Amino acid sequence: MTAQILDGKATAAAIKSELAVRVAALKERGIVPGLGTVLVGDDPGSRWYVNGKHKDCAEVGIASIQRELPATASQQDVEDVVRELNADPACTGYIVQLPLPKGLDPNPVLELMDPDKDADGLHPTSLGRLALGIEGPLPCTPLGIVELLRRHQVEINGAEVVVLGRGVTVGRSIGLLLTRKSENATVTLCHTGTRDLAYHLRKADIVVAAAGVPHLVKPEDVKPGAAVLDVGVSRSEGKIVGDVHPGVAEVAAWISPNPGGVGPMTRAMLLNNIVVAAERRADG
Ligand SMILES: Nc1nc2c(c(=O)[nH]1)N[C@@H](CN(C=O)c1ccc(C(=O)N[C@@H](CCC(=O)O)C(=O)O)cc1)CN2
Repeated sequence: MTAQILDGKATAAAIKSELAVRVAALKERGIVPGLGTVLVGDDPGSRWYVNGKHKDCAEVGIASIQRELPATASQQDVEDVVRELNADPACTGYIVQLPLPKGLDPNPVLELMDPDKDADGLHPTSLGRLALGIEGPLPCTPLGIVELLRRHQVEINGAEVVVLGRGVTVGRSIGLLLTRKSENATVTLCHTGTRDLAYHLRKADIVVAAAGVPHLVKPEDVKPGAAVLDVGVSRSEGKIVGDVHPGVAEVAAWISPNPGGVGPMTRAMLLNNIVVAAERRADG
């Protein structure tokens, strides 16, 4: 039997409709939520993602603040824009699109952000809050994955989850999210130093593949009935190639398409973080 689809596109559309109602309610109280983005350089993928974020904002009624810098921008230039957005009252929250061009260090930039305006949940304070179980903005892709599973009634409680990849936007933080009492999963983080990847994959009820290695997850390594989320983005002849081999759809019970799975959920969760921040501020 072929796996059922974890439809990120449709789920994100439903979430956006829900958020539009909450944005309208905020506006009735005189509050217009605003998302800022900082795009440095001319990577076409990053530009596409940032444009998508502003298109989403327009759809739900969130105001857009766009800041762009050339690939030649210095660390100081980027940090100046961050200071400007920290001080801008129209900006409820903002993101710095990652990765930054070579030669720029993202960590001091993230650290300089006002944690109360961290729309991505990637500020050290936000990640620290997540580790400590204190409320705060959550990283968009991990949150999107949890929401995608929940909305398709895939059991997370007690599940063995195997995550591939230790990048900060997904791999590093998703374990913190999934091992909270409310999610209650057991998480194994695999990476390039993992000796026997197949051993770990074979016992996973849920696989989150975010390694950026085309077709790393093979059908023979997936437990029948597992839920497999493909977060990897590699490109070949202009097309996305995910981390999950297409044959996995014949073994898994659930699979997220790529494109159309986790990506749209990442975008929806960014809007969610902005709306939550605006509501929190409005309620004091
Ligand atoms: N500051 C951040 N930088 C990056 C993040 C992030 O969460 N915060 N995540 C990724 C990029 N990303 C959002 O920024 C992102 C990736 C993919 C998608 C998406 O909708 N993808 C489409 C396919 C698009 C295509 O054809 O290329 C899909 O999956 O359907 C949205 C956002 C790294 N940087």
